[in-house]
Amino acid sequence: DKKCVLSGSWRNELGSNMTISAVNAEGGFSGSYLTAVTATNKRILVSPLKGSQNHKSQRKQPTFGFTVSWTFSNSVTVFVGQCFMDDNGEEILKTMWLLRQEVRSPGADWKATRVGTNVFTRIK
Ligand SMILES: O=C(CCCC[C@@H]1SC[C@@H]2NC(=O)N[C@@H]21)NCCc1cc([N+](=O)[O-])ccc1O
Repeated sequence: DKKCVLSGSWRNELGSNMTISAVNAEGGFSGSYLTAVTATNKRILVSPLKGSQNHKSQRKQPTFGFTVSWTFSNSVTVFVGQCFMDDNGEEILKTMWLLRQEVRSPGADWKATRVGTNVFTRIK
């Protein structure tokens, strides 16, 4: 039955949008991410993403990971998740993320990482 494919455009429950390129033979992909929210007072800009998924040919609902290197703030987010087909045959990406912000010293390292979840649905 139908496979869940990562390439294309996705939106999450925060209103962020991401576009993922074609997935290459090794499962590698790249794309861009436009977050709807930020923890800084900086102006939000499109940011690049790079990731990989389990070998695309073998998997119907592949697991994946990708990193967004934020162009407008000294921080990075890694997302991990899985691409599912939901009950009405729609694709959904269930993810968890870690957001690491730059801090000034090792003493501040304890407060530098946030964690959360995001669910993405395909933008038709
Ligand atoms: O905001 C960002 C980048 C955008 C993150 C968007 C997240 S990624 C997970 C979730 N999903 C999604 O779509 N959007 C959100 N970095 C700020 C980190 C930071 C905070 C502080 N501070 O709080 O003081 C100071 C300096 C800093 O660099």
